[in-house]
Amino acid sequence: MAAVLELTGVGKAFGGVQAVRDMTFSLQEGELAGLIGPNGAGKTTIFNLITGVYDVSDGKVHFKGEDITPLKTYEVIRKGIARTFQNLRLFPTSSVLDNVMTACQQHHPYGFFEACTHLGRWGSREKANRTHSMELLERVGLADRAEQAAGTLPYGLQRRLEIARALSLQPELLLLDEPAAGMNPEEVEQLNDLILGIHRDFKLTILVIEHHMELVMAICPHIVCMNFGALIAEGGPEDIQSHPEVLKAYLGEED
Ligand SMILES: Nc1ncnc2c1ncn2[C@@H]1O[C@H](COP(=O)(O)OP(=O)(O)OP(=O)(O)O)[C@@H](O)[C@H]1O
Repeated sequence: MAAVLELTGVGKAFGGVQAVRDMTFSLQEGELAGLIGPNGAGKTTIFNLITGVYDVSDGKVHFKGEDITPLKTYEVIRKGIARTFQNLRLFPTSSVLDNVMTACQQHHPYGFFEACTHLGRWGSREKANRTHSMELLERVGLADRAEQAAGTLPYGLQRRLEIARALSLQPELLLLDEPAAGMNPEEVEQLNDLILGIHRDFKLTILVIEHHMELVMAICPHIVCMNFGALIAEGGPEDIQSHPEVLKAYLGEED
């Protein structure tokens, strides 16, 4: 199997704060992996480094064998990497459908003239975008909410909408940043099923940051654990749950 994502010695300093240091790990094609660690461990920074939101201070990021370290965010998206955000980034007053269609349009743009005049590629692309967006809403269980303003959806459904938006970019690698944040146990269980279903149906590689350990342990055969910016353990759920460094990171120093 080929490595889809490969981080080699990746580091990031913000002034005097070394947020990430010497992170090396890789994901094979089709993996569903978890990235865990206590608050402030550097998990979201890893996503921001992969997606070009932050410049990498040290090391390299490769995607499907290509060095994407210097790429800007829009270039990384075009390569086939999409993400969701810990703090939702929806357009709250736009409809659920428009939120997905806007992301689709960014990926398959038509010119300004075509958009103003509704000529050229506009009509066919708009129709295809609408159909594709509705299919994605169906897939995440939001088709019946398509016309509702995104900001009026319950929190758990807004997180599902973010996933639909990321999928509309037709990624090969999907990065999910705390998709279960703010969800109740029943919603977390439904999210488990959704992530597993998406992983299977879209043949994606997925890396998920999550504080809900039961979610990560239930769905991720490969888990990367970090603390204070560095990798402290990597392996399957059983290895991670019993790893002394992981226990120390989560439970503190007491014996
Ligand atoms: N833009 C920034 N400027 C300065 N420091 C930053 C910046 N982004 C992150 N940091 C610092 O980097 C460290 C890692 O933060 P990060 O958000 O990546 O952690 P995290 O593991 O995602 O935490 P959480 O689980 O609480 O979301 C923290 O000390 C944070 O304060």
